[in-house]
Amino acid sequence: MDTDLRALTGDQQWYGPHSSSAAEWPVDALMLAKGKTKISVVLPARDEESTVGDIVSVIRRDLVERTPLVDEIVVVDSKSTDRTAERARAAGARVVKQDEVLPHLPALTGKGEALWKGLAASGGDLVVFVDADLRNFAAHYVSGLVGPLLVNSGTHFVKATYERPFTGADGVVHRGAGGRVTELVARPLLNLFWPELAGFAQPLGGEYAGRREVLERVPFVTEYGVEFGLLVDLLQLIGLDAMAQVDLGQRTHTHQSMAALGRMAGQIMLTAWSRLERQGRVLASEPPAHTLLQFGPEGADLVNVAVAERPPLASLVLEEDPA
Ligand SMILES: O=c1ccn([C@@H]2O[C@H](COP(=O)(O)OP(=O)(O)O)[C@@H](O)[C@H]2O)c(=O)[nH]1
Ligand SMILES: O=C(O)[C@@H](COP(=O)(O)O)O[C@H]1O[C@H](CO)[C@@H](O)[C@H](O)[C@H]1O
Repeated sequence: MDTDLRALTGDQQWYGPHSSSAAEWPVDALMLAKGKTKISVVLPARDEESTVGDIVSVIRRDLVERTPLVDEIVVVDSKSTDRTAERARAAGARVVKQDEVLPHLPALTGKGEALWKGLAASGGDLVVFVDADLRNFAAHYVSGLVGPLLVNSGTHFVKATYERPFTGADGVVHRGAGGRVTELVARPLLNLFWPELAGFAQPLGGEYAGRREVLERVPFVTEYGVEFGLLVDLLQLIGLDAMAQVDLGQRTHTHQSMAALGRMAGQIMLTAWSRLERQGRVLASEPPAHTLLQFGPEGADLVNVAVAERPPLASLVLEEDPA
């Protein structure tokens, strides 16, 4: 089942996560391995009315009704201003509002907050995270990610890889040109400072799955630092051998502007810096700034790229129900 990267790169001294493809994890076989394991799919969604319904419908049709691999579909409504919640609910998801999960805690923001709240609001032994802006989602995204977790007891976290085209405003598709922050920021940072993670071909991809007992033992960086932070923290907690990647084919999604990706890059750099400090690998004479001066057609704009962090869910002493 597993293909080590070393086999793919000849005699080059290389190692990486156990790698396979979605086709190696057929749903019918997974049903035999599922047993009593409960599986939750969590979708963080901010203003995704145009895509969230189709994604939820495919999961429900193929992986709940046709073959009951998935036990719950949770959409985290991340302060949407459109009909995301309505569309998700109509398609069969349980919708939770980000700030209504663990409401006694001060609300934080961004994708990482949405994911942490989704983990808290869901109940599956395995949790699959899927972005809600995907335009080519198919059921094998979920079955491919849970396959290694259901079959290999030593695998605790599975990251998707895929070919990521970029679709320009003119509708022209540029193969392999997606993942701009991945290529310009995340991949260099990982190769420089965490080369054990260099084998993850799409470190920032939004589709991944893990065992709840593991996901509840790592912090979640807020905003767009969450994927980078999870990889680095999981490497430290469980080691590379417990991490895998599965090729899902191709991934197309809604692209953000370069200005938005600049802010994302700042958040990821601050996440990397925090981990270098936490791991005792840098000593800062002064902390990095959290602001970014961006220049656009309308002039200069000073933006905040600070990230915060939710603690491991398992560290919360949840208030007893008053009842
Ligand atoms: O504050 C946020 C920001 C993003 N998202 C969701 O996280 C996923 C990935 O975000 P986005 O598409 O903005 O990132 P990109 O894929 O462009 O890097 C999408 O489902 C978003 O709706 C969210 O739930 N809350
Ligand atoms: O990989 C990337 O560079 C960014 C942007 O992708 P595109 O250049 O718009 O294809 O997309 C990802 O990054 C975010 C931060 O980790 C994730 O939250 C998104 O799910 C992922 O799409």
